[in-house]
Amino acid sequence: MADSAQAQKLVYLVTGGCGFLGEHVVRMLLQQEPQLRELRIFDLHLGPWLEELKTGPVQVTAIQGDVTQAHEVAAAVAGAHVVIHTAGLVDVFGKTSPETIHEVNVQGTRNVIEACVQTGTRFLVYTSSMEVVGPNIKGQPFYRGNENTPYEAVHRHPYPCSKALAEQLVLEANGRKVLGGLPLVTCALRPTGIYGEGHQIMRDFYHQGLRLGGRLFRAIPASVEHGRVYVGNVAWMHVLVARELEHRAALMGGQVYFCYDNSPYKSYEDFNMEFLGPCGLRLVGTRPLLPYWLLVFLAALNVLLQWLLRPLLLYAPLLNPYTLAMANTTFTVSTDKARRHFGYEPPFSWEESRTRTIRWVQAMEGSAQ
Ligand SMILES: NC(=O)c1ccc[n+]([C@@H]2O[C@H](COP(=O)([O-])OP(=O)(O)OC[C@H]3O[C@@H](n4cnc5c(N)ncnc54)[C@H](O)[C@@H]3O)[C@@H](O)[C@H]2O)c1
Ligand SMILES: CC(C)CCC[C@@H](C)[C@H]1CC[C@H]2[C@@H]3[C@H](O)C=C4C[C@@H](O)CC[C@]4(C)[C@H]3CC[C@]12C
Repeated sequence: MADSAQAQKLVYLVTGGCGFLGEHVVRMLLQQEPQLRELRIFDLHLGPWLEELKTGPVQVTAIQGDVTQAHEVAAAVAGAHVVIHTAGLVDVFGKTSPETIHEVNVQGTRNVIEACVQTGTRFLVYTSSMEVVGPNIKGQPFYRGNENTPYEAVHRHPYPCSKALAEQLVLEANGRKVLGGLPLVTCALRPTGIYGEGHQIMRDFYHQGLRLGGRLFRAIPASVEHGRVYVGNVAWMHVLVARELEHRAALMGGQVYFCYDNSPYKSYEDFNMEFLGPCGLRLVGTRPLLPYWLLVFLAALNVLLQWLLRPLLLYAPLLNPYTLAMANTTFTVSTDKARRHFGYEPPFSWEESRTRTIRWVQAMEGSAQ
């Protein structure tokens, strides 16, 4: 982002820095951003692992805060050169209300933008999602598409709706004058389904498999391809974008980029088996064991049960109409826009991403015993 005269001069803020992706971004920044002087980590829940980071050469400042609280965000942003906004409520299982999802993902993002404008921060990188595009409510496939592929992006679920609105706010904010009169430069990264160390849904599938005696039962046809990307590569793309935004503001400002790497195109379940298989789980069936109409029925039943049980407990199974539609719709990206615009190459090969993820699942197994 700056020449060597500016070594160790920069202050970065990572919102959601204690989440699955956020932790990888934080660790990647500390390893790969030599110009970093201070790294602020802003999250609703701070992780104990932050303590170990505080002994290094970069000043690590942990800030417990809520993105929905404008004053807390403004205080954290003041004096930062770059904001990487990963904080968000990722909920497609009905754990939180649509209002809360909107409040965190949309109003939270608005607060981050306004804080940049008011305090003079010029560079904002937003973690969007492939779901801003699709799969859409019609279940139309998006096959190896890129950022310009036409697709009817129509959503009803609160999570993709909130990500789409927030992304729009970020892109529209590009060029706004911040305190001091210089323009804000923003861009949005759209990861597909992220996997890797710390991935909660992978953990859930693993434990479900253990409960079922080491088996998982195929629910989705193997022919449905689902886009996946390794968390380390997503983190690196964030670090690179943050670094390059100043030099390439005219090219990158207001742009969206899918996050991609060389992970293979596979169905959601077959992809998971790349990691769960070597950890002793087996996917039963070459075809879905239950007919699709029955899955649709069970998904609808889960919605009803969730509603009935809500006064007593939170029932939020993996299967619901939305997750079924997502898993059952081909959505894969094939693009080189990030390489062309800012020289992105995924630092982790598929083999390394796979090995790292398997080691993480195996360690989980060890800790469970
Ligand atoms: N996981 C994926 O497959 C995926 C794919 C595409 C995009 N994304 C996006 O990446 C970002 C990170 O997702 P993740 O998978 O790491 O989720 P995560 O839940 O692990 O991390 C989100 C972090 O945000 C924090 N947070 C939530 N509400 C907050 C609030 N009100 N104030 C401050 N912090 C708050 C959480 O505490 C958490 O640490 C999200 O914006 C998500 O939409 C995720
Ligand atoms: C038939 C069921 C048992 C299978 C359920 C799988 C389901 C839980 C999976 C399938 C696809 C997954 C989503 C996809 O990888 C992309 C994203 C985008 C991201 O922004 C948030 C996570 C999310 C929604 C994944 C959630 C889990 C899904 C729906």
